[in-house]
Amino acid sequence: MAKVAIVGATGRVGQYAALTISRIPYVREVQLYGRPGSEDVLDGVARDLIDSFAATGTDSHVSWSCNLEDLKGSDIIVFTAGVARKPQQTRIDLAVENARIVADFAQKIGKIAPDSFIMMVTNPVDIMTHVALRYSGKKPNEVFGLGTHLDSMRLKSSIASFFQVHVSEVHTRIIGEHGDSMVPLWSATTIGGIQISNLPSFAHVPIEDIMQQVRSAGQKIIASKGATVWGPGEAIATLIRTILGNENRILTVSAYIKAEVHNIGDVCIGVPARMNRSGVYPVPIRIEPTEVRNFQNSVEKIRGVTQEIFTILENGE
Ligand SMILES: NC(=O)c1ccc[n+]([C@@H]2O[C@H](COP(=O)([O-])OP(=O)(O)OC[C@H]3O[C@@H](n4cnc5c(N)ncnc54)[C@H](O)[C@@H]3O)[C@@H](O)[C@H]2O)c1
Ligand SMILES: O=C(O)C[C@H](O)C(=O)O
Repeated sequence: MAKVAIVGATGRVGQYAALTISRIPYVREVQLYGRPGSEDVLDGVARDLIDSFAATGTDSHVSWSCNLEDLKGSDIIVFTAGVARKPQQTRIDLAVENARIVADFAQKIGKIAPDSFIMMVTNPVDIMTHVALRYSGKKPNEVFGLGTHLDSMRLKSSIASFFQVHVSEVHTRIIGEHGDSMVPLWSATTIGGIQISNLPSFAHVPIEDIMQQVRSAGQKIIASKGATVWGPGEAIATLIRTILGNENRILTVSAYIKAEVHNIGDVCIGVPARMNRSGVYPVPIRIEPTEVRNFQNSVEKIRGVTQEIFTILENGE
């Protein structure tokens, strides 16, 4: 039975993640961490959460703290702290401000909870995953981010709706940046086990429209209701359940790759990874030439910004 801590637990994603995580059978304790000064809110979040347990039969223990030392003994630390984008901003616009927050916490978490996994949610998530990896001193298989798993979920729903099939019949993946340069893998998309391009109706799929919807999904939701919450909250729980349940599922997360995709690497970015109790392991893959080119572009974009951010952090600018 595991302890899962949430850093940023007073925020919108952090609060909903607390609910979804509390329902995972392998979770013994959900710990809500907030900055000093947020005690009242944390206490309220904990009480509200516990109120839901009688209805769902959940028996996780809920604790809260403003003392980072209390994260000691966590199996997974979910990081949702930082600024969120406004409708006109890109996720990359948040990089400098959030990198400072992530670097500071990661350094401390590396010492306080040396055996925990870090799951990054804060945007731009690929870059923040790399910042957490570097500043925590953890191993690459111990730090991962909610990258294109959420985009893959969105694409899956759109395909299921177009073909009027249950979502469980659709397998698909988006790799690359959790952002504009994301790359859909049509070569890895199946419906009812059939490769999608082998279905005659594939010719009528409005691929560009669908991808435009997926790319802009977060921004549209933020413009209308202020934040994306339930999609990310459920995705977070899926990834945590996969690790704690030692499920060996292959999910698309932001992880450090050396050369697993056509020898492209040295970056944290969305890739298919096997996930189990020992961590996150990117799966070596071969994809279509156009997909390789698009992935390479995405990697170069993320690697470039990551390097700029490391320089800013190192120079203390
Ligand atoms: N990867 C994804 O798919 C995904 C999905 C949704 C949201 N996000 C990202 O998650 C983050 C949180 O989103 P939200 O909507 O919950 O935002 P929010 O504003 O509701 O919550 C932010 C949280 O961060 C804390 N925080 C802010 N600045 C801090 C600091 N300097 N030190 C410590 N804590 C600090 C706040 O107290 C709060 O708990 C954003 O960066 C957002 O872009 C990522
Ligand atoms: O779009 C955002 O800024 C939030 C998140 O990354 C999302 O995709 O829902």
